[in-house]
Amino acid sequence: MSPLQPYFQQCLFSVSGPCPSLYISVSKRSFISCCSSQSQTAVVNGKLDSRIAERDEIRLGLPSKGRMAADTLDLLKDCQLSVKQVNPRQYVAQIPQLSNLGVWFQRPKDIVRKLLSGDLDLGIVGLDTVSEYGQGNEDLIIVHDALEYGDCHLSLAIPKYGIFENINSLKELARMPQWTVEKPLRVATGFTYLGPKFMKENGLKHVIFSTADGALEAAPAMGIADAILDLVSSGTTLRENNLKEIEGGVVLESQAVLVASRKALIQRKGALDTTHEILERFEAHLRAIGQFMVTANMRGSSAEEVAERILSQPSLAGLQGPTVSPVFSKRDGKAVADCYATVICVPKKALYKSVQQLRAHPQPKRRVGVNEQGFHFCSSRLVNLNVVWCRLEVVGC
Ligand SMILES: Nc1ncnc2c1ncn2[C@@H]1O[C@H](COP(=O)(O)OP(=O)(O)OP(=O)(O)O)[C@@H](O)[C@H]1O
Ligand SMILES: O=P(O)(O)OC[C@H]1O[C@H](OP(=O)(O)OP(=O)(O)O)[C@H](O)[C@@H]1O
Ligand SMILES: [Mg+2]
Repeated sequence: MSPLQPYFQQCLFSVSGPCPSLYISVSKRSFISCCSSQSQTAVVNGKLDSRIAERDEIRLGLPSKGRMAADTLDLLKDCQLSVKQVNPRQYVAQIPQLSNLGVWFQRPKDIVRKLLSGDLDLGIVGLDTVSEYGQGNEDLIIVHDALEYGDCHLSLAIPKYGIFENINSLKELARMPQWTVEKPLRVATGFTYLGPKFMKENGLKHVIFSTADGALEAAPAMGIADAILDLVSSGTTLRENNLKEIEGGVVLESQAVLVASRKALIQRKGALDTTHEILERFEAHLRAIGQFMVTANMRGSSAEEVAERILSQPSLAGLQGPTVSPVFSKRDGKAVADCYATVICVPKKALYKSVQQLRAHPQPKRRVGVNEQGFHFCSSRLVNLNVVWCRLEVVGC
């Protein structure tokens, strides 16, 4: 029996009558079959049965090119997961820190398709791509839904001019008398799954979609479409083509996500642990972005007294910490703690204010014999698991 046989049976079963030259699309598996009474040919994207492919390697799919590619490598690098790619045209690579993982560079939509077919176990792509090509398949699990790059939204846009001049919402668009069975609203999009689904969910009945690979914003001016459904980030392309977004017209907010095959996580040895490790590194890095550690050497009679002074400051009290540890110096031949290193964690936007507040902090009366010391500040951006210190400013010390 040919390995394709189960699929042919499934396809033939699902249509009635003879099929002299028949195309059947099983969309979730991106499977196209063409058969005739004389010959059988098939184009199959991925595996042919539901068992998980036998291999020791866990496979991570990364965008091979396009706007997600460089940012994805940057994120991994920031998480100390450096992808060793010999040259940009080589589609397989390794991450030395994850010995059982192989990296495969693929186009974003193919990453999703290959997750579904079992040829990849993990992938990083935009949520829009997962939603469009995953089509709600329950095998896809979003492991991390906000990797904080690739931000954009999928949105319906219409011309600013002509019959649309006073149309500013999806409801108004739906109510326009122009759209009938004979003359539906024509929408150009690359999102042929999400587009019709969105229109149906929003009660727009008379809609027809056309598709193209790019430069969709030209379609209304060319007379090919009335509206477009495409990704928007800066909004420049819409503006430059005299198009506008409308209220209620956003289909999806998107950014880069880490997505996994549920089957692989459950069945493939080591997949769950590796995913966990990647996830933890991402989390550590993303949480640390924008967080600064501020160290101030402060005078005080004890660590508790210094901590109480810091915590008594309302705007510092909400911050994490402080960690207070004694700083020793030699006095009369003895090691004496005469100031305390105080560490607090502050969000980037509060950094300047926090440093100002620490500087303005009332100092206890200096004791005789104590060195003349003021504050000593450092600030560090918490870069993932490693803390890289950089000195912000030094006052005194
Ligand atoms: N302004 C934008 N336009 C398109 N994609 C964007 C934008 N901003 C962020 N993105 C993200 O980048 C992804 C597109 O990347 P890229 O262009 O490499 O994809 P692609 O699948 O190779 O596209 P194509 O097949 O059209 O060449 C989108 O899926 C989306 O998640
Ligand atoms: O809101 P903006 O920042 O202007 O970005 C949106 C545009 O970017 C993408 O196109 P892309 O640059 O990939 O070109 P294409 O349409 O030819 O694929 C997208 O399809 C929009 O056209
Ligand atoms: Mg475009």
